[in-house]
Amino acid sequence: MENSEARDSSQCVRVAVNIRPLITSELLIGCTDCITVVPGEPQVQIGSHAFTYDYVYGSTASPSTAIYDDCVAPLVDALVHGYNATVLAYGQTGSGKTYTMGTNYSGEGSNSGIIPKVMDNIFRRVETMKDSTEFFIRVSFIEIFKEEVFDLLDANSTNLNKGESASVLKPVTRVPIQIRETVNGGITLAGVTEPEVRSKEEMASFLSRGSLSRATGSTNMNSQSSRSHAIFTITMEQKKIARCQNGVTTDDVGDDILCAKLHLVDLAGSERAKRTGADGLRFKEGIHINKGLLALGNVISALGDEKKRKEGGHVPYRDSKLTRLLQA
Ligand SMILES: Nc1ncnc2c1ncn2[C@@H]1O[C@H](COP(=O)(O)OP(=O)(O)OP(=O)(O)O)[C@@H](O)[C@H]1O
Repeated sequence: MENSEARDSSQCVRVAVNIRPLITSELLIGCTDCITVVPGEPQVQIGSHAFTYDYVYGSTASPSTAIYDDCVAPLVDALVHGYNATVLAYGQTGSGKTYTMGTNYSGEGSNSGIIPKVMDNIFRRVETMKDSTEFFIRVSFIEIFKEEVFDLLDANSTNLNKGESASVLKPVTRVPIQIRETVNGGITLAGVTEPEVRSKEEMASFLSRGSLSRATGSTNMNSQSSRSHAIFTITMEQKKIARCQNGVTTDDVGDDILCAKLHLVDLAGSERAKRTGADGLRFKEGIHINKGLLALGNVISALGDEKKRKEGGHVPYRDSKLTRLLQA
């Protein structure tokens, strides 16, 4: 979801589908692919229904490795030019959202997943521009769990025991943070940890630290299911540096600061409660997850409707914490 009006409006929302391969546990119980790709088209077929997207990856379509180059690299480019953008991974539990986003990054040289590639790209750009531009880059990593916002980089938050019930193990010391509106209508999170990062390694250390604190639990369809929406936000501020020759400033660069945000969102699974065997606490988590996803769907529909957008139609950002946060 690109928030910039300056870019081509037809590019405002783009949807890509990634079909993951069957994993060992599925092959062992005899699962087979139920989705086919229409050759040469960004179209998939499920039974008698055909669905067309902007891009289709995996299975017999383009390789998944192309997702970053086609869909995300242009947004990193936009970030450097001062445009806000959001990448959302949406799908049912076990469909590969966390894997594709690289949200569970553990360091150790792993470069797979969208977020590690974004980090790599950003710092390569910074390196090439550093003589003419001063950069100030910050990150935050939060999760929305049962309509409450938690700071995954808060040093006081205790790590959860992966694979167990997030609801039971959610540390009582975790205090939700509040969404505030600034005087100029922007959205901020009161007291969120937002460290400055100067290298890819530093940014990666915050990603892996935050991912350890994320609420996960087990469903019938994924033994380690993310039960929250996780948002890793990169804020980039930049200012041109005046060049000097023989003690004389040759450029009039002014005081302008360019500021933009890239939100990288790994959504909680969009599954139906019946299929995941969810009951009790897990079922209640599912209700909150689906409410947030419904609000997100409504916002995307409003943004994707060119006519409404041009007429300044209402975008229902306020219907959930997820959509309120992505408004900024
Ligand atoms: N492209 C892929 N290639 C190989 N394995 C994959 C791929 N995508 C996902 N997987 C595997 O599928 C399983 C489920 O993936 P993942 O945890 O990313 O799903 P998810 O959509 O984030 O689920 P949830 O919503 O429950 O958190 C994992 O074991 C993961 O390693």
